[in-house]
Amino acid sequence: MALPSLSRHLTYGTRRVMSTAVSNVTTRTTLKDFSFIPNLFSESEQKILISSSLQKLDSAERREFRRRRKEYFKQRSTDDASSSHLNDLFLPDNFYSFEEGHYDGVIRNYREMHVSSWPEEYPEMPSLLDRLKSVHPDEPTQTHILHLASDGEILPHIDNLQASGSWILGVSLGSSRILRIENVDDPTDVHELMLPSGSVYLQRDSTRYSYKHSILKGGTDPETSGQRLSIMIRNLFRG
Ligand SMILES: O=C(O)CCC(=O)C(=O)O
Ligand SMILES: [Fe+2]
Repeated sequence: MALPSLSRHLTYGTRRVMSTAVSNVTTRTTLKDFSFIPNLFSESEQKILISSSLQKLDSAERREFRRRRKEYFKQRSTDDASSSHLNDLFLPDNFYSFEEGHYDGVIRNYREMHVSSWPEEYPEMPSLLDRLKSVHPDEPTQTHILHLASDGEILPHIDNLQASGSWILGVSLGSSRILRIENVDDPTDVHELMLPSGSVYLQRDSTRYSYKHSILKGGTDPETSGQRLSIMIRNLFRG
């Protein structure tokens, strides 16, 4: 697998506009306690992950939104995941009830939920998720899905220390976004990584506790301007 050998360490002084642009961000990083696999899932596998995550989120929404989506699919007459482009699995933003702000103000324009079971319509899900076990330590986990609107973003933060354990795994799906990781004690120690659909990252120990992470707003090009889903898996807090 050929990977660009660039590695960027940006300083605050040279910080660019905070949004995702494909051309100038690496897909590789030298960050310690951090792993990145740019293509763990094939396109057909990504479609299954997206469809089943959307179904999960959709089922928790108000009937009004479910009815609107049904009408849309009828008109489009194609809700067949296997024949559509990845991004066609997402409806336009106004068909989802995205929330504007998180209680702690970190996430903008998103839907999210905790997941303990997946829809039976996608029997492949358990084996796809099993693949993640080769990336993270073998420990009990909790899973959560997060759907960002086209203009959604996640501001710099450290995940709540008591809500989960020492590592955080993220599967990125849909539109590409930049993950930005910045050392809380050294503003020159900043890493930016493009997260394409089907990629997986793991932040653990020093990166989980001593760096803030954020997901930048999308750009204007087709690769980065759409909606993004992430499946987040964390180990449990052990006190
Ligand atoms: O979507 C992501 O990759 C990161 C999500 C995140 O930072 C969070 O849920 O705390
Ligand atoms: Fe986070």
